[in-house]
Amino acid sequence: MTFDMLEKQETPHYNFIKGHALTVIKAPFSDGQSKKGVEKGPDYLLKQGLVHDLENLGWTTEIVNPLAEVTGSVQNVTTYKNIHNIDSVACSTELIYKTVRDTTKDGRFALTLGGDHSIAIGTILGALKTYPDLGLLWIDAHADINTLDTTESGNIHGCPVAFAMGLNEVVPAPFSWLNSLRKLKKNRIAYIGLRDIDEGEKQVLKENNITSVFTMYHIDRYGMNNVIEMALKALNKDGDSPILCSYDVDSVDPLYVPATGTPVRGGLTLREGLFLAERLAETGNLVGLDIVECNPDLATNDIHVVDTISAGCAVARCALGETLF
Ligand SMILES: NC(=[NH2+])NCCC[C@H](N)C(=O)O
Ligand SMILES: [Mn+2]
Ligand SMILES: [Mn+2]
Repeated sequence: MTFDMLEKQETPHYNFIKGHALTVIKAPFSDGQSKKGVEKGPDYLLKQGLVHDLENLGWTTEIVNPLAEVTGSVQNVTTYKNIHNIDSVACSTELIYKTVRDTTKDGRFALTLGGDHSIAIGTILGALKTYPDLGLLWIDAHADINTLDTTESGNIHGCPVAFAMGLNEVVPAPFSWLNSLRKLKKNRIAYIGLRDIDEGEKQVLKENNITSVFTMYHIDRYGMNNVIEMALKALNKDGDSPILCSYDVDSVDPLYVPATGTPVRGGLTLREGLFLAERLAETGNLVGLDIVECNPDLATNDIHVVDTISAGCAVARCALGETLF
């Protein structure tokens, strides 16, 4: 290999974004699962200097917190089977939906910092409202496609994809805000990094003919680079539709990202996780990114906190145009 065989890494350009502007949407929310601390994610990521780093990459930034008024004030009274916190998840995801919708409608990049992964109900439907042909890239150890009838844990952070696709047979009243909205089509999602899929989820994936599911097996079999290309192709035959990436940090191996609520060993290396983000930036089609499930309270020591938070920040920087060279 000679030097002229290396492709030049261009500074990424964002085709759908006006004026290199982004909104950091804080989503300090933890009711989609049972472990406290994940609501601290946004402040930890910001304390690490994320905004400063993004401004150095040329972004004009603003920070909003759509949950500021409601955090802790919503009473959970609605019941459906084993599902936890229906009212507070419904209320917060509606607020996040509106913020992501308005941010993307303005031509700004939506960088949403969770919180647990239930917040993606809002980010997906918000981005989809602005971009009807949106493709969703779901980076995770988990498929998060349980319906309210298949979930064993009752935690809505395991259900956001089913909500966004309209797969729930019964939609509890607090979620009625999403009834009139366009849902994500079954062929507009690609998964990368999965290694812990519930039996019920396997059924849901099969029944709905969702086939762009790249597990750790596929990454080992074909290599990360090929898997990313296959996933992008699946979402984007002509390479010109907008992409939302919902990035659960538990996709990366707990060796690198230990402070997360549902760690699963045998995951992406940190470099694979960052390479994916770099490649997404290179497509020019990214319109939004969620970074979710950083939970500093689950670290057993300070190094675990730093490892986890700096991995989350690095994913965001790579997706937003940081190149090595
Ligand atoms: N966003 C996540 N970390 N999700 C983990 C989900 C785990 C399990 N499949 C459940 O539904 O409870
Ligand atoms: Mn996960
Ligand atoms: Mn997840």
